[in-house]
Amino acid sequence: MNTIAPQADASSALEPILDRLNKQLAASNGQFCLSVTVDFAAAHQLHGYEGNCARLHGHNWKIIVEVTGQKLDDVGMVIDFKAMKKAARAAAKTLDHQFLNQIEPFDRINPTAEHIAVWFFVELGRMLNQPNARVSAITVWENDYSAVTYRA
Ligand SMILES: Nc1nc2c(c(=O)[nH]1)N=C([C@H](O)[C@H](O)COP(=O)(O)OP(=O)(O)OP(=O)(O)O)CN2
Ligand SMILES: [Zn+2]
Repeated sequence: MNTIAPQADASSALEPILDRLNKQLAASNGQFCLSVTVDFAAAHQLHGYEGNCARLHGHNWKIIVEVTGQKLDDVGMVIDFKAMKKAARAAAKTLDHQFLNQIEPFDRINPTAEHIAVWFFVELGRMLNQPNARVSAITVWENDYSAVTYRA
């Protein structure tokens, strides 16, 4: 269950407000969904695809990472945005300015937006998942108009 803890230096006048908020949180059974965005530039080509995407071309991919949790820590966070950004940037760096078809596992599976989403989901799950916070969705924007979301 969520609880909002008072800061150590909080005035006692806050207590009834915190009490009311905590009752609302407990009743709602809601979840916090945090997101951070990273990007990378790379080249790819799609094998077996009939169309211009079969030819070598590039994108500026934008990756939105969502982490979901119910419980807050003593500071009032599910997980620090900084930790999410650090992990997402490290994963994106692996792909940045690469020819994706030469990078594992995209040397064996087409580097589609769908496969890239699953790749980030697995990589970031390894880095970020903890009992109270789990990577819940990855959205991959291939350009301003086309995106895919992989949701657990
Ligand atoms: N479901 C998917 N469809 C397509 C993917 C994909 O990863 N998943 N990828 C491509 C190509 O990578 C292509 O480069 C992007 O296609 P598109 O979004 O259509 O971009 P265009 O610039 O070619 O858009 P037009 O509006 O057709 O000019 C294709 N499909
Ligand atoms: Zn493409």
